[in-house]
Amino acid sequence: MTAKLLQTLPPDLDRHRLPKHVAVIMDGNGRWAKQKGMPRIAGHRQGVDALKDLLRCCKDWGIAALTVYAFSTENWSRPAQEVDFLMVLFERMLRHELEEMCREGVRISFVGDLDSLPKSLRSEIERSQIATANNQAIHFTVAINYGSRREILKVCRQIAEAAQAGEIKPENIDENLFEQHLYTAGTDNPDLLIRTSGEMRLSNFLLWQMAYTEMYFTHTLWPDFNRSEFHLALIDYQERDRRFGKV
Ligand SMILES: CC(C)=CCC/C(C)=C/CC/C(C)=C/COP(=O)(O)OP(=O)(O)O
Ligand SMILES: C=C(C)CCOP(=O)(O)OP(=O)(O)O
Ligand SMILES: [Mg+2]
Repeated sequence: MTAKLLQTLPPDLDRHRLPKHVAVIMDGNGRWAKQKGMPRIAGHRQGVDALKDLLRCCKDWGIAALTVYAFSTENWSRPAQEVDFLMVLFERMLRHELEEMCREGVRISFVGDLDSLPKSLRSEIERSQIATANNQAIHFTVAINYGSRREILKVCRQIAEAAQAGEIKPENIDENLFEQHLYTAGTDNPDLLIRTSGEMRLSNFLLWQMAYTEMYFTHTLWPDFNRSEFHLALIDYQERDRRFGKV
């Protein structure tokens, strides 16, 4: 009964004022593990369960898109053992969850510099993107080896090359053209960003895309983030007045 109730949108939320696209910085896995006297990687493992539950919840509650930050361009500076574990964890999650994502109508996409990821992970990424390309229930985007500055530089380089080749004129470079070159081309910008673990920064995540995103910060560590926490974030979001510079 309780499980059934949790599947439906809580009555204090207005379904017409839900964010269409939620972005999440899943932070605090290492601290969660440390608090429990476990190695950091145990926090990442537990973080997968929190993510699976949030994805299901977004789908149940009618949120069209979820984007999560799984690995930044700066995260390569962590100990090799942790980096290697994360790469294997991503690959394993994709392999294990693909069938269910297909069944649930999840379309999965990846953003980031994917070329420099391990080959076996790249092939799981490709396989899951192709297998879910026509799914409609929710668009789930995972940022791996993602850095917003790198993304913006890539756009500049591509546009400069096109200008040099005479394909576009500098005066025709506008926001629309710029967005077409981002990893996130074709996806609406996030309405709500959630960052767990008490840190209040963007850490190089979706800098262009989040110009007008509402931000919600919680001290909860990512592995402890659940539907009740998400519910609180949505209540907070629904109280915001999004003015976009107007009065
Ligand atoms: C396939 C897929 C998307 C799997 C998801 C697995 C997952 C939750 C990855 C997040 C990894 C990460 C660097 C989290 C940040 O916590 P932290 O390590 O920075 O923790 P800390 O700030 O406490 O040190
Ligand atoms: C959640 C991910 C994948 C990256 C941001 O968290 P970090 O833990 O790497 O960010 P900083 O605290 O170093 O800014
Ligand atoms: Mg962290």
